Amino acid sequence: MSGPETIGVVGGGAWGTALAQVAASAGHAVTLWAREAEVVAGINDAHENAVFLPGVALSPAIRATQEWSDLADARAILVVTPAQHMRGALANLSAHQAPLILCSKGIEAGTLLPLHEVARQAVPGAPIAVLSGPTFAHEVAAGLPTAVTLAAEDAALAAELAALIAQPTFRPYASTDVIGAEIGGAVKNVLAIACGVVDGAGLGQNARAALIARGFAEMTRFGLARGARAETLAGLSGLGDLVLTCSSTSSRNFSLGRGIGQGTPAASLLENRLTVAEGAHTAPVLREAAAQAGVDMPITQAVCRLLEGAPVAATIDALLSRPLRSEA
Ligand SMILES: NC(=O)C1=CN([C@@H]2O[C@H](COP(=O)(O)OP(=O)(O)OC[C@H]3O[C@@H](n4cnc5c(N)ncnc54)[C@H](O)[C@@H]3O)[C@@H](O)[C@H]2O)C=CC1
Ligand SMILES: O=C(CO)COP(=O)(O)O
Repeated sequence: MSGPETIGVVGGGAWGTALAQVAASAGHAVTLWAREAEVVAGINDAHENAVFLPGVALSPAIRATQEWSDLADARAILVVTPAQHMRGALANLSAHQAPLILCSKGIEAGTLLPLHEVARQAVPGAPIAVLSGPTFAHEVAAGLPTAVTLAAEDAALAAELAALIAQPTFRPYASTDVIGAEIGGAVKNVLAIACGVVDGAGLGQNARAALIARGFAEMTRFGLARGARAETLAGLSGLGDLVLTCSSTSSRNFSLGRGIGQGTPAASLLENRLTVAEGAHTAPVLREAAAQAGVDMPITQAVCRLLEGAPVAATIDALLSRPLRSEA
């Protein structure tokens, strides 16, 4: 199972490109579907994705395409579109039966569905897995040590897919908690925006640590209400990714929050973005999903208000002046 196979990748952003590099390093031929013609040309002609992952020399085993039919013989397909575009992309693969490994982080707007349920509806014949964890694309592409959760309901499939893409510096840990792996990755992006705001507004490192801890409590309440396991939320795809994303300007979500905290209106930071800050899309969806599940998520609500243009100081004051409560 870990011998050479053709691996498909859908999405030629930074993360899809870095994962293509991982699969190529594992000895596989890789077919990467990208939306932008210049990304396809750059990968095939210069072995570089100068648009989304500049400066990384890509393996010649990665072939980019804009033809969906080129994914027909893939042994497994890594799906790495922005979350809100996953259903549209998967409509082009509706008859596929090869396993889909979902690597995006978010919750679908409108339906409030986690992405594995979106994929199940869009590609009914394909087994579904989720790959999530603390993974800045540029570090993975540089071959720096990284560990992820790889979850599928079928434990044997999770183990098989983990073996298919594993590298000494890219260690997937198999799990059967699909919803748990997804919720950590979706929620931490919203909390990373909040941590960026704290940093940008100069509120100090005590405040950031408090936000990470209370944010994790928020993630756990929501996750448990949606059927996640506590140990998954405390693992790589939950707490691990939360800590990474809440502590570095390498995070697009943290940087977005930092800009808001420094006083730049969210709307202007989000206008004409080339790269995706998923937390900005997830926040209002998460607020709605939490309300539906009867879960209190005050940090998520505050991030939503900031994204809607509320003043930073007043939003922080409102968060800090809530009635005192017990920690548990
Ligand atoms: N970059 C990273 O370090 C990591 C990203 N992810 C997740 O991977 C997913 C993809 O993110 P990145 O690869 O970083 O993207 P990116 O920010 O590098 O690139 C933007 C991507 O969005 C696509 N896109 C833009 N408009 C679109 C449209 N209208 N329809 C379909 N696609 C469109 C572009 O083709 C491109 O692939 C996100 O859910 C992100 O949270 C997960 C782990 C790490
Ligand atoms: O998901 C990520 C790291 O695990 C990437 O974080 P950002 O999308 O905030 O850059």
